[in-house]
Amino acid sequence: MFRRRTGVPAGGTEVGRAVAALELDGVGREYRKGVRALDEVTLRVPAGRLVAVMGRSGSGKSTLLQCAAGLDRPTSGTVRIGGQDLARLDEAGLTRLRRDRVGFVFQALNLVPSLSVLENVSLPLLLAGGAGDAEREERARAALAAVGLADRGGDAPARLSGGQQQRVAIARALVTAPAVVFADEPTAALDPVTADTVLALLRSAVDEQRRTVVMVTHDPSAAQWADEAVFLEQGRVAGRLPEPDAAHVRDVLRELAGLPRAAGVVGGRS
Ligand SMILES: Nc1ncnc2c1ncn2[C@@H]1O[C@H](COP(=O)(O)OP(=O)(O)OP(=O)(O)O)[C@@H](O)[C@H]1O
Repeated sequence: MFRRRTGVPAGGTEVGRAVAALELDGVGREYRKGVRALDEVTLRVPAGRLVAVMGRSGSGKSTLLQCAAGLDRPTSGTVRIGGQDLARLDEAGLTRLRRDRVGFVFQALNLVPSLSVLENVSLPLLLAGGAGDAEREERARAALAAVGLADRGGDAPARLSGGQQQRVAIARALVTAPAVVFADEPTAALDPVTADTVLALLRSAVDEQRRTVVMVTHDPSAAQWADEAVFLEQGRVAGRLPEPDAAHVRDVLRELAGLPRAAGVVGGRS
């Protein structure tokens, strides 16, 4: 059972001029002339929110994540993280931004096998520089404790289960206190119970540390942990569902597949 969302209600921080954690404005990505993986995507994610990005295979979810995280450059439109326009950064600046202000949790775990669990978690702090050995270790230990793995710091990642490794990946993504954490199918390889523990960790990072998480998922149960589900279809935002529940999410996905329209989808465009 998923824990009740306690994040800011939809639109709750939209007032005034508060800088959004993530802002996409008319973002397009054309891989080949005339073939748009993303088409005029506009999305504003205030701090302290968990957003699920959903849609059929090929609808543009990964492309959106790559462009939003500064891993790929859009061919049109603007992406801002914490108010910083990514297009104004050169490659070195983008690398710094990804290192210092963005966290990643990917399905392919990307833990470094030759490093211990604790070393994996402290790696982003080492790369960022600035923190001494003792501070790095203290912060990495705190991040590991927050995901319930305080006693596994000395292990090699391979000695942990898939779910435990994903929790290490979450600790590593959060250790630098990033503006936005991008998660690409973070629970795809996990059983439902383990998936829930991983999603609960992302949820508590949002609720308790006011982190912002943008998560791509195919799974309606995973989307239940989000404050909002954003649906893509052919590279466009085809609908948005605040406080998504699994049954309603399934309805919207069916509708996008050409089956009868579900009620309650707001902000859609055809
Ligand atoms: N490097 C690339 N070169 C050319 N076309 C690409 C490239 N990457 C993605 N595409 C195309 O862009 C569109 C969107 O792809 P994307 O991977 O973003 O979809 P997705 O929603 O993440 O799909 P899935 O759920 O299957 O991972 C697809 O039509 C895909 O074929």
